[in-house]
Amino acid sequence: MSAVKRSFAGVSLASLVDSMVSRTFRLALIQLAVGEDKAENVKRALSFIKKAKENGSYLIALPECFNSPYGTKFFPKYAELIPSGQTSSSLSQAAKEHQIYLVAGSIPEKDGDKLYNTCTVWNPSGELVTKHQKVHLFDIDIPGGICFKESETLTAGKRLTVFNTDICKIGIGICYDMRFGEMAQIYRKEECDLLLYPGAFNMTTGPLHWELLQRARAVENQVFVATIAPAQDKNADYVSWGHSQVVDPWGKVIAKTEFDEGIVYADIDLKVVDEVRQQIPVFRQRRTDLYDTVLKD
Ligand SMILES: NC(=O)CCC(=O)C(=O)O
Repeated sequence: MSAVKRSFAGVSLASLVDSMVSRTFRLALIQLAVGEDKAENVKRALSFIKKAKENGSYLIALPECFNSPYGTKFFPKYAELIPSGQTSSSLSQAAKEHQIYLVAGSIPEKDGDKLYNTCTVWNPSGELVTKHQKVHLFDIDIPGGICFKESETLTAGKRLTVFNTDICKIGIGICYDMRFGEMAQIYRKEECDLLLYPGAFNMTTGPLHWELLQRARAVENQVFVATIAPAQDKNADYVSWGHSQVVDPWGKVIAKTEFDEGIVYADIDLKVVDEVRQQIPVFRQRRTDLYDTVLKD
């Protein structure tokens, strides 16, 4: 079949549409050094947000548990109400002042008599767009490796979380959520272009699984995937694997760091999403007469 090309005054229709609807933006991932001083953690996050904005970022993301050390004994002490707590009000103000979308990693959230591991999302007006309460709690036991039970103090969320910016649709998961491919498939079905996973893998599972899972979710669902981790602190009870990074829909790592604090930038071009979906059309080739992945109420 021959391609139909139209042009106006020598400019192709495709490039006209491209220039009218911006499909590119800069994403910044803040790999933050998190300690036991909550106010200091938030202050550092705010100063990195300012820097990321100065460097042209449109969407800025923080790591899992950015205002508290990651550990079940810390969650009750650091937990706050959302959006009336102090951390929420600082995030709202930062999003408004810098005119950015802010995916604020996660904080321990107090909601009624329960605690959640919760990601808040803020728009350039400083409004809370949505929040994601981690739906898969990190409960694992690897003898000689790591034993961790988030369920000792946390409750699992009950909803998947998708939101729109002016440019793209984004699905949110927190860390262990990334292991559950069905969740990412639902996000693809909801027409997300980008999945964001604030996360803190560890020194046992991180080296083998962190990048592998991220690239798998990207290739399976033909989306950009970004993970945002706390910087590594070898003296902490829980040692983060770090390695915040961005993967494109081909499965290529387009930006990454290792263990230290800093900002990872990626210039996202959503044309890549359209291209790969057109060239390898697996989504419409699924045999939904044989199997399916469905969202339940
Ligand atoms: N914070 C987490 O959910 C950690 C998940 C993790 O390390 C894993 O291996 O999965």
